[in-house]
Amino acid sequence: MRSFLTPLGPPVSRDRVITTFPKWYTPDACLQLKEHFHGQVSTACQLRNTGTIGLKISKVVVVGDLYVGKTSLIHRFCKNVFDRDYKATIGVDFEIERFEIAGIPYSLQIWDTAGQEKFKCIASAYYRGAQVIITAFDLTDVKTLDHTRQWLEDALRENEAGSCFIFLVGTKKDLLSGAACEQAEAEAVHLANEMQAEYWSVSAKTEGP
Ligand SMILES: Nc1nc2c(ncn2[C@@H]2O[C@H](COP(=O)(O)OP(=O)(O)OP(=O)(O)O)[C@@H](O)[C@H]2O)c(=O)[nH]1
Repeated sequence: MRSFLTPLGPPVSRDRVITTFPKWYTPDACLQLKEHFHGQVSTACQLRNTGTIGLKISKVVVVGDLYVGKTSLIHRFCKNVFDRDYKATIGVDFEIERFEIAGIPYSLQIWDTAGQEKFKCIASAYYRGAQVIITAFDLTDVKTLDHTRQWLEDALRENEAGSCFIFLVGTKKDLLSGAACEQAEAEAVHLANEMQAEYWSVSAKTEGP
């Protein structure tokens, strides 16, 4: 992952301080314990004095058809709010979400791109340098799933091969249940395997995945 240094801001909020990991993470998986982790940062973390060292930042771009719920997803994640009114994204927008992981300051720079065709050339100018690509589709609208192939291809074209983590995210899960939901998720999982993406079904309207 690429990173660059920026000054630290105010303390991160409590729910963004991650000190324990799910069981599949072992201490060995913590970057600051690895030899190639920058010596200055390791030392600063041991001293709990990261103020002058800076932050690790990863760029996330969220792409997908108009109206699938990209902005809603980001607003739920960053602000824990949901707005039922549709306001089209004009070009791009972004949020910074700050974390502390095992004592290391870390930020996600999340780029919300417009799904409308007329803004595509503006939005695509921001694909470059992404470490994470989230391709979103509406679980209730199968053609938006078909279009994720093209969105991903466009985003990958601007980035080095193999340099991005890829997620496929089905939105508006609250609007679907039973067999229809299972069918949509099965198709999505199939495509996610093809894309080598991790799949998630989510609702921005209800809290939690
Ligand atoms: N029921 C429900 N509605 C949702 C959900 N997510 C988004 N919506 C609604 O879907 C509409 C479109 O959501 P947006 O987040 O603006 O969609 P977008 O993909 O950012 O759209 P563009 O900016 O045009 O690309 C809005 O009216 C949202 O309220 C969800 O999880 N459940």
